[in-house]
Amino acid sequence: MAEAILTRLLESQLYQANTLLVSEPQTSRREFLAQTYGVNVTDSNQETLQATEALLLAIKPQILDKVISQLTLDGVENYPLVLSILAGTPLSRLETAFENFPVIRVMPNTPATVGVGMTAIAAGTRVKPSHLTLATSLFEAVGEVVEVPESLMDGVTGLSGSGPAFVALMIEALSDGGVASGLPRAIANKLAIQTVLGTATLVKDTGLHPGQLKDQVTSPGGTTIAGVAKLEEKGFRSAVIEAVKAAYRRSQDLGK
Ligand SMILES: NC(=O)C1=CN([C@@H]2O[C@H](COP(=O)(O)OP(=O)(O)OC[C@H]3O[C@@H](n4cnc5c(N)ncnc54)[C@H](OP(=O)(O)O)[C@@H]3O)[C@@H](O)[C@H]2O)C=CC1
Ligand SMILES: O=C(O)[C@@H]1CCC=N1
Repeated sequence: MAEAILTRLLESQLYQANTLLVSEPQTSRREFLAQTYGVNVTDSNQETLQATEALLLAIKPQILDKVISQLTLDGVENYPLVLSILAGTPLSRLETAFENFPVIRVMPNTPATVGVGMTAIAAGTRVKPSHLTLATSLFEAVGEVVEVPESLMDGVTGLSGSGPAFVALMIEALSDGGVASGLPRAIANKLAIQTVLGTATLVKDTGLHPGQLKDQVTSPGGTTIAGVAKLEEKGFRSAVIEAVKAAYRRSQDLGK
């Protein structure tokens, strides 16, 4: 996820590569990042505390305690904005760990890689308007940004954070259905991708309720209603709702 954000920040020219420092434990990955993007690299998380503007925390939530225990906050003079993309991890825990640092909890998603991400941000108690402006401009470089109260962040994680995986399954299943109906795989993939992309664009650009769009596609006694009836029989909508709720609950659990 951090690499996706990094590539877009560079492409959008929001930051020059030589002004960025990436902390990465693996030598081969460090070399790759330095050679590919021209960024500065280090194997010391401690060095990142010297950031002048912002510090993006993009480790797994499960190793947060270990990483924090290895940091020494004594002697830090400048307090850059900490942007945490860790699923589930509450602001209170981050603010305790990063004493005196302003902290914003962020939930981006992988479409950020191609500039069409959806990011939600929730401000901590030490955050000033200038920090929010910075976080917004940073994540607007990778897509759209919405500010929410922290209480909504686990729900955001279940929907837009994890959602790309659910939509990818939908695309794969659509393609499989096409292949089962006799289409060559390459054509089925192309049709499935463009149908999902086109439908999302149509809903977004027209402001149509998704149900209204569904009604427009379903001719009486036609093909679409036959498919919709099968989706209902198989519990499609219920399965998607339960998937988002399961991801939401998992995000809550990660925060405990
Ligand atoms: N994937 C997604 O769609 C999203 C992920 N997130 C959040 O982003 C975070 C990262 O997830 P994701 O990118 O999927 O996972 P990755 O495993 O790809 O990224 C974790 C990164 O942390 C590095 N790392 C491991 N140990 C340390 C350490 N001790 N110090 C510094 N860096 C370390 C890893 O390096 P190495 O590879 O060398 O081990 C790797 O680059 C998670 O908190 C997740 O909740 C948020 C939104 C969406
Ligand atoms: O699966 C995860 O835990 C991360 C958070 C949101 C998307 N991926």
